[in-house]
Amino acid sequence: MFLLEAANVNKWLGERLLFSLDELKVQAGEKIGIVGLNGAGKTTLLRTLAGEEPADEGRIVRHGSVAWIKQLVSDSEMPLSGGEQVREQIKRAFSKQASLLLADEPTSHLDLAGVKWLEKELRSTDRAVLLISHDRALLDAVCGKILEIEQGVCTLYPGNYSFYREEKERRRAFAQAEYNQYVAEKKRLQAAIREVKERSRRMMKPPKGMSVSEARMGKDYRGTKQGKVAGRAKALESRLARLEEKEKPRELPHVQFDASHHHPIGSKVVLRLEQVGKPGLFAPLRCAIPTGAKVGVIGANGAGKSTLLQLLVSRAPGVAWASAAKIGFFQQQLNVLDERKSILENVRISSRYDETMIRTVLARLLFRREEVHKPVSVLSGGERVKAALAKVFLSESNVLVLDEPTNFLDLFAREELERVLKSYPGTLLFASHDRHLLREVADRLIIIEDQRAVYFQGTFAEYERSLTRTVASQPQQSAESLLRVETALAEVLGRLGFPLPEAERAELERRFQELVRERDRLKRGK
Ligand SMILES: Nc1ncnc2c1ncn2[C@@H]1O[C@H](COP(=O)(O)OP(=O)(O)OP(=O)(O)O)[C@@H](O)[C@H]1O
Repeated sequence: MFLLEAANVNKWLGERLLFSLDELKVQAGEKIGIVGLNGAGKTTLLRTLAGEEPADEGRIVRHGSVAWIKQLVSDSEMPLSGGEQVREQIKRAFSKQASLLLADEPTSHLDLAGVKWLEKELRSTDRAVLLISHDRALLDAVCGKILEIEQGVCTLYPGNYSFYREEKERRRAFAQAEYNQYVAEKKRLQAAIREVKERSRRMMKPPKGMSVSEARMGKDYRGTKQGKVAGRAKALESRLARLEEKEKPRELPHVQFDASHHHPIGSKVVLRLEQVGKPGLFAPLRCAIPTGAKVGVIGANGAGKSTLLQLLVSRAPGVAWASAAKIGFFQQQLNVLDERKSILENVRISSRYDETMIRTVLARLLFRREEVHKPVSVLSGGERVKAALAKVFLSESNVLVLDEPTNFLDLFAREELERVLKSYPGTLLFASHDRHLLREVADRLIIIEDQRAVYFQGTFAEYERSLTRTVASQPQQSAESLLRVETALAEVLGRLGFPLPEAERAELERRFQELVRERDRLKRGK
């Protein structure tokens, strides 16, 4: 028996068909990933399947109970970090006696160890799982099927995420080839028709130098010949009319962030910390951060990353910013946004740019025309993040302080944000668990670990290398070190599964070999 059966389900948002699902049957123990761009309708689909929202058309039958891990907007009033709150939610969901587990981006806020733990739980549970995620490695490890929502259409792919990507690319290439062939054939027929018609027209003209009587005599002959040519033109025209029309495969709209509006700071050092710490979390830190630095703040869930950023932004004792520094702060709680106000109003309040400029920036984030008037309260998780980032980027800041900015963003939006932050001309401090972002953007790190905050003047890759070296030099390796290397190994492997530029692939393969050697050494206890 199926735990869930859905047939011909349609959901509308006013004029917009949010999604159309022909059929979905979920068997006991089955794990299905749900993917799509921010705002595609994934959460709404899950809520509709769970019976929390009505479908406009179609049939949904559920057998058995449902447990949820919902998208978390972290609560600053709680004494727990975002990641700790997510862990609590996951534990609660698993403790329920439910045959179907619905999880909506459960890895947001989690550190690597947390993601690994969740992956293990999801793989080993005998419950059926519907999992919305932008985490490719997790989808690959957990799901046997992928349900994609794209431009309102739900398509089920019978394989894991890698299968889905390959199959999708194959279908896209096929559709593109079909379309190219259609365009070429259409052009060929049109050119042939033009040529035949031209020939027919020329035929009726008597050749130059022919007398009127000669021309008259030849008219019958030419007329017959011209009739044949006209017939040929007609045949070509009817072939053109019968040519099966192929639609141009649609390019997916991608977001574009814009963080270039800012006033430079003259001084060499933008931020000095004189013994800034938090009792119970991390010991005082002393450092000077140069203007233009891109500082990644890393550490496990609950280590104190958000707390450190709060201390900096609130100019706590010991924190000295350059006088020209203007800080734009993006927080996990997204409390820069007023829920009741529209996206446009929210951005306009803190920006000195005019409405046209703001609308242009919002349109690049795919909030087009009337959409800018949507109240924040109806936005999807990823859309909220985009709106909050737009607000911060369009304020008059020259220092960005971002707390986990890639949470809830789809893969394309993540890559785009990465590109923009990399080329951001101002100073950037950002807390993140996103290793790709850290590798690409950070040129310095603040590492919070073992109740200490350490300023590391190197890139994330250099930090990772230093870690493996330290690990290798210790004779007695802890289980934690082994876990760290194994996690790094899994992550490298995951990335190697995707198409990569050659240089990056070579670097990853080198790193993979290095990590394998480390792991083996650790296992041997040498
Ligand atoms: N009352 C409403 N009025 C207008 N639009 C709405 C309303 N409620 C939801 N939406 C829109 O429906 C779309 C789908 O939202 P949903 O939360 O299902 O997206 P999602 O695919 O889960 O996105 P994300 O990946 O960002 O979490 C979004 O564009 C959202 O703004």
